[in-house]
Parts: sequence; C-alpha cells; structure tokens
Amino acid sequence: MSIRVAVLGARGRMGAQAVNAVEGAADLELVAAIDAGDRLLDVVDNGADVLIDFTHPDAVMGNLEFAVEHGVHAVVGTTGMTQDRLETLAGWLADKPELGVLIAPNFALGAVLAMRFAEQAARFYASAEVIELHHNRKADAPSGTAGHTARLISKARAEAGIEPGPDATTSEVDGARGALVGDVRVHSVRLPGLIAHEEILFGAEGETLTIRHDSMDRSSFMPGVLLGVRSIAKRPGLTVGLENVLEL
Ligand SMILES: NC(=O)C1=CN([C@@H]2O[C@H](COP(=O)(O)OP(=O)(O)OC[C@H]3O[C@@H](n4cnc5c(N)ncnc54)[C@H](OP(=O)(O)O)[C@@H]3O)[C@@H](O)[C@H]2O)C=CC1
Ligand SMILES: O=C(O)C1=N[C@H](C(=O)O)C[C@H](O)C1
Repeated sequence: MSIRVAVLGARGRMGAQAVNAVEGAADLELVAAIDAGDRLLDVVDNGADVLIDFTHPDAVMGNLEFAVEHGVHAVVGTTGMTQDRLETLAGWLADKPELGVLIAPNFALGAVLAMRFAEQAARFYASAEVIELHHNRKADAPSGTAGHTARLISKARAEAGIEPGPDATTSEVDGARGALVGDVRVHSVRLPGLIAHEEILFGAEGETLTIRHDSMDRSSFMPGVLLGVRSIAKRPGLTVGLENVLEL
C-alpha cells in the first residue's frame, strides 16, 4: 500500500521539487499540494498519512499544530525551529504518542555528513567559524544548517571542556565578525547564482581544517526528504536531524 503524502509550500522552490519527487516515487501517492491561501483541511479530507512542510518560518508552527491535531505525520524542512519551538512541538506530541515528526535543518546527505564531521572535529580545535552561502531570495539568516552546525560544535567543545579560542578583535564594524550562535561565529553570504553552501573552518597552531558542502541543485535534498517520508511512521515522537534517521 502506498504512503499518502501532502506537500505544503507546493508552489515554492523546495515544495515544487518535493511534489515532483513524490509523484516520481512508486510507493508514494501525492494527495494534496497546498500553498499559501489554499485549504489546509484538504490534507485531512484527502487522507494524507504524512505531510511535507517547505513553507516559511512564520507558517510552520501553525502547520505542525494542525498536523498533530489531525494525526498526520510530518517531515519538515522549513527553518526557524528554535529550541522554544521544538519544546512546544514536543509538548503537542506528548498527547499523540503514535505520531512522528522529523525536523531536518538540511536533507542533503553531504550536508548531514559535514555537520557530523564538524561535530567530531570540534573537540580537537578551540577555534572554529562557520560561513554559509545562499541564494539572495532566502528569508532567514543565518541558515538553519549553519545554526545547527554551530550548536553541534559548541556542545562538542563544552563536553570536551574546551573554551573557544582567543580572538584579539577590539575594534569592529557592526557584524564584521558575524553572529554568535552558541559560542561559534557564523557568517552569512547572499548572492544570486548560489543555491546552498557551507564551510566549517577550524584553526590551530600551524594548520587549518576546512569542511565544505555544496548543494548545486535542489534535487540534492530529495533523497533525504523521501527517506524521511518513508521512515516517519516508524519513528514516533520528535526527531531532530536526518543524522538520526541515517543512524550516523
Ligand atoms: N531542510 C532543507 O533541506 C531545506 C530547507 N529549506 C527551507 O525550506 C523553506 C522554504 O524554502 P523555499 O522553498 O526556498 O522557499 P519559497 O519561498 O520558494 O517557498 C515557500 C512556499 O511556501 C508558501 N507558503 C507560505 N506560507 C504557507 C502556508 N501557511 N501554507 C502553505 N504554503 C505556504 C509560499 O507562498 P508565498 O510565496 O505566497 O508566501 C511559497 O510558495 C525555508 O525555510 C528554507 O530555509 C530550503 C531548502 C532545503
Ligand atoms: O533556504 C534555503 O535554500 C536552504 N535552507 C536550509 C537552511 O536554512 O539551512 C537548508 C539549505 O541550506 C537550503
């Protein structure tokens, strides 16, 4: 039996890709393609098992409240999922123990691996910075991926008892040293021509390590999205990060 899927944000850059990916998968059936202003109840009326959300940070929590209320599993790529939001979502899910929600800051395999590699490197380097580069139509900065990467590095360093490395800056034009996420500096670049790119830089005496990932095409996110859709019914509760599904 096929998995019945609804796509939210269906006319957007990612939603349109997700619609095509679902339509191209023999074991999935697209039952609703919904964008801003469309009728959300079609998700339920058309019997969706799983919804995919690629909408907007301002819309995603409302969509998730709806999904949980109506017993629809959710696979979420939309950014803006702060710790407060994750706690709220976990609270909603506590009343629906059979339901699964996957929040993935990045569905591209290479990006997930890059984050894992950065987490592993973090305990060996006191100094680390993240540069993320995206298309100039992106609403949020820093990217969800960069935020997640920075938090992973901060946590790994703290667990290893490492303080962030020295920085002699005493005079700064506002923003020149980037934004602090945890205790990691994150720098955001926005340019037409880019899709989604991230560099994680580590420095120590006499050496640097750079981990870089590039999504050249939004199709790079689709295998991860489909994996999420196929596995979410077997993962009740809240899962944050595709690395957990991949068992990295
Ligand atoms: N996790 C991952 O791997 C990835 C995540 N993303 C994230 O996905 C999100 C979407 O990105 P992208 O596709 O580039 O953005 P787009 O702006 O191209 O698409 C978003 C779409 O969602 C629509 N929308 C807004 N509100 C609602 C709503 N309440 N219900 C249904 N549809 C709605 C928008 O309509 P309108 O324009 O009319 O508002 C638009 O068509 C972003 O947060 C982005 O960071 C992106 C790439 C990969
Ligand atoms: O908006 C995008 O394009 C992307 N958003 C996600 C993010 O903010 O990390 C994932 C990827 O970087 C593309």
